[in-house]
Amino acid sequence: MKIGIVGAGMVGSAAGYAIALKGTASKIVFVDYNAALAKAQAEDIAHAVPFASSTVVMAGDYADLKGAKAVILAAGVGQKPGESRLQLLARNAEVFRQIIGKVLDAAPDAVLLIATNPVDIMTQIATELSGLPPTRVIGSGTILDTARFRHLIGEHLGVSPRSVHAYVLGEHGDSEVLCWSSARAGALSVKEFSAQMRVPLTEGIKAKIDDGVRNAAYTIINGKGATWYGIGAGLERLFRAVARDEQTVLSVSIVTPKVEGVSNVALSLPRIVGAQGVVADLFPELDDAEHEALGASARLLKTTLDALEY
Ligand SMILES: NC(=O)C1=CN([C@@H]2O[C@H](COP(=O)(O)OP(=O)(O)OC[C@H]3O[C@@H](n4cnc5c(N)ncnc54)[C@H](O)[C@@H]3O)[C@@H](O)[C@H]2O)C=CC1
Ligand SMILES: CC(=O)C(=O)O
Repeated sequence: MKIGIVGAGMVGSAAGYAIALKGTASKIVFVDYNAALAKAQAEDIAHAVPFASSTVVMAGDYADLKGAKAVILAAGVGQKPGESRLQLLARNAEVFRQIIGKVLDAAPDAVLLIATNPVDIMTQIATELSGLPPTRVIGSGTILDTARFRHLIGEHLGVSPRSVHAYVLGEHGDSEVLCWSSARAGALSVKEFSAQMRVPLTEGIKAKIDDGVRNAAYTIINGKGATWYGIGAGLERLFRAVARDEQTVLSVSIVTPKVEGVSNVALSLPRIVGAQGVVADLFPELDDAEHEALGASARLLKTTLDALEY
């Protein structure tokens, strides 16, 4: 199964590397307006393939996306130290105006997987520009924040992050909502797990984990200029759910008819993902503060999009 990746920078190449190592696609095609970069990334990743899989990795033009099952959109600018994701909006909206039509001309049946920030609003813009059903235009949303949340809970409780079932919802950004009320480790609530394992989970520790998740991107960008491994693996996970028609629950962003009283807004909820894209939305049980925070996140995203002329 073929995948296209438009934007062969750090995020696009990390996604391609993860897909090639796991052999999730039979072919990866990188497209970038910096054609030399796309070619170099394809060649470098192709040299990893003999150690891991049989994926064919190449660089090409938009026409080479023909037949792709999915196309990852990772083109555009990223945050500089101190910059928020929302501050990228006008520049990256212009990039999507340039590329969405070309992607669809070549691969009209592809599921679009959006990574470019601010990812929720870029997902909404991609949905509008493409005219595709919202279920086929999926933002990586809080897939990465959910992984960060599970990592930090698992690290604190001394359990594998894969045994932690917890979600971050809303914006992939400063207003995101960490859902503590439904967080579980194994089959236990994290509160019960911490009591049985005698590992305190105080409000102070929860606040520290919240800070670690919410501000991870800022910390990493200060240290190395950008983030790419986490989202690269997240995009592979999302593509795998599509490629294998898995019906897997992932926290991803699509334009959603109604969330906490806000209409037609793209943000993350747990959603079932399969070959055609998002199959169903799941509205988790939230406590009052989480409902309020999700509503505030939805309103922020909607207001920001409404203020953009594109
Ligand atoms: N969704 C998520 O969780 C995450 C999203 N990101 C976002 O992903 C995006 C990409 O980040 P990086 O890969 O670090 O940036 P980068 O600068 O390394 O790569 C971006 C690539 O896009 C290409 N590009 C720009 N305009 C283009 C156009 N009109 N047509 C074709 N190619 C074009 C550039 O040539 C460049 O190679 C940023 O918006 C960043 O904020 C980054 C990390 C996590
Ligand atoms: C940059 C970004 O969106 C992240 O690492 O969360």
